[in-house]
Amino acid sequence: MAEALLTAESVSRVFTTGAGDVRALTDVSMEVTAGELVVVRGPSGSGKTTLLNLLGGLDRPTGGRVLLGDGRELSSLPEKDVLEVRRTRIGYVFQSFGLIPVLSAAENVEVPLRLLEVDPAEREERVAAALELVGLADHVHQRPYELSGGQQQRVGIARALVAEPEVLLADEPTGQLDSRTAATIMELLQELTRARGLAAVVSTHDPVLIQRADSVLTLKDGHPAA
Ligand SMILES: Nc1ncnc2c1ncn2[C@@H]1O[C@H](COP(=O)(O)OP(=O)(O)OP(=O)(O)O)[C@@H](O)[C@H]1O
Repeated sequence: MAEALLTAESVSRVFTTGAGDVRALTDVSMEVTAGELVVVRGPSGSGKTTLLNLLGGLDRPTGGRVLLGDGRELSSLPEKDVLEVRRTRIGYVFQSFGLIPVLSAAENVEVPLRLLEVDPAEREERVAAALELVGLADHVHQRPYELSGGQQQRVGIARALVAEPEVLLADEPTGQLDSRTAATIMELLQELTRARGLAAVVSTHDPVLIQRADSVLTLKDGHPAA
């Protein structure tokens, strides 16, 4: 059987607030292997973002654990190691694209490589390849406001993949797109997952997009549901 690149074992997340405890996620288990696209679905407030944040090392569970492909427990690594994992092994795609408005498409995609201190010649090559991969070779110099929503999300995907992560996490990546553009972005995510052997976890509300999934995790009130 294929090895999981990311595993959640019975993870729970309770937020403590002034108004009392919020059980955002309770006992959720899942895994994702290379080349597999897992869709997490569920209504608003069901815990999708909370789960993706735990899988991506952006937050820590209050119960259970998150394991990396090499067996390390992401959820209990020291913060500096989590940062290293986030920069090198995981690519993130956001609903609102998360692009820096004053930078061109190419400069946005370059940001993760600058953080990794990749030398300029190699950065240029890898940025061009990543933009080509998402079909934006002709738009490298445009700023986000000069691009359509679908093109902006393609830049977001190129940025997520430029450091060649093994895991791709996308939280409602099509949430701000019309249905036709959403379908093409989801198709692109599926193609890239297969072609590059990524372990991908994508959250969505949209039942149409679920057709692209290799497996589906449904959440309801923070619990796994049928
Ligand atoms: N930092 C926080 N503090 C307190 N409660 C939180 C926090 N983050 C999330 N929650 C609560 O946890 C529950 C799950 O939220 P989450 O954002 O994971 O849902 P979601 O399925 O991603 O929703 P949406 O589809 O609207 O983005 C909600 O009840 C939310 O209000």
